[in-house]
Amino acid sequence: DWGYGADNGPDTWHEKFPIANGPRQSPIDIVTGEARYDPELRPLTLRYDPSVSLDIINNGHSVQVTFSDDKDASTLTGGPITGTYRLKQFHFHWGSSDDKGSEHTVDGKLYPAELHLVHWNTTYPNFGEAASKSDGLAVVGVFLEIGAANPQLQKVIDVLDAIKAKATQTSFADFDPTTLLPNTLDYWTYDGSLTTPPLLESVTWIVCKKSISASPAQMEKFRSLLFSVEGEPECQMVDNYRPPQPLKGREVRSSSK
Ligand SMILES: NS(=O)(=O)c1ccc(O)c(NC(=O)NCCCCO)c1
Ligand SMILES: [Zn+2]
Repeated sequence: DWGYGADNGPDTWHEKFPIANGPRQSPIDIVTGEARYDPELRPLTLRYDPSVSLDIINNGHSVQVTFSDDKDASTLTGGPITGTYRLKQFHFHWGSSDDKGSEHTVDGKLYPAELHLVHWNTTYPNFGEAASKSDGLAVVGVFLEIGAANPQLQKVIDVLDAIKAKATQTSFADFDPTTLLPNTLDYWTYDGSLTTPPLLESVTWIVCKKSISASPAQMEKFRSLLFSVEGEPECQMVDNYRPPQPLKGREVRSSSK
């Protein structure tokens, strides 16, 4: 199965998922000087209802908080998208040290981690159907920077001991992902893909310009998770990020000057 190791990592994914070399792959390096300010881009509207947060899972690739998405309870509207997209899950990517870990980079700068809030277009019946459409998904990316401990992030970190190994999960109710967003929602946007197999080219990426903080100790807690299942030799869950992919002529737009 695919992963982030030498034998199953990003450089091998094209063998089973040839779209890995497609025209709109993610992540990318965001060259800020080449992003075009588009005055027609609207502000992001994120309306999240904490009562629909369900559980938190170690799926062997990341730690993921899932939401009940059978109603328009937690939605993304505005920004570069038309219509209403429903929040399905959020997860993180991080490094083995603070000098790497994000998937998107900004003028070549890597951040220690990146949060992805995954939404699907409600013109389609469900996430799976939406994931195969060119306008099916919208993912909001937020960079984590090393700084003060983040009390909201701590709520996620406090349960990581319960989901140390792959394929473990625990309930995670009443969590409001709004608390993980930066206080200003200026963003860059471009057409891209899932950053893990099946690498489907169905994502409108919305990458926030402002980051949120995480302390060194909080980052170490993410690094205590495992790619491996209980009872197997322990394999630390670190460096679960795909490096930037070729832009192939795509435009990156900016919501602010
Ligand atoms: N990183 S991303 O672009 O925001 C992203 C958003 C939503 C996704 O569904 C995936 N990929 C995915 O689910 N792959 C199937 C097996 C994973 C283990 O469950 C990646
Ligand atoms: Zn992701």
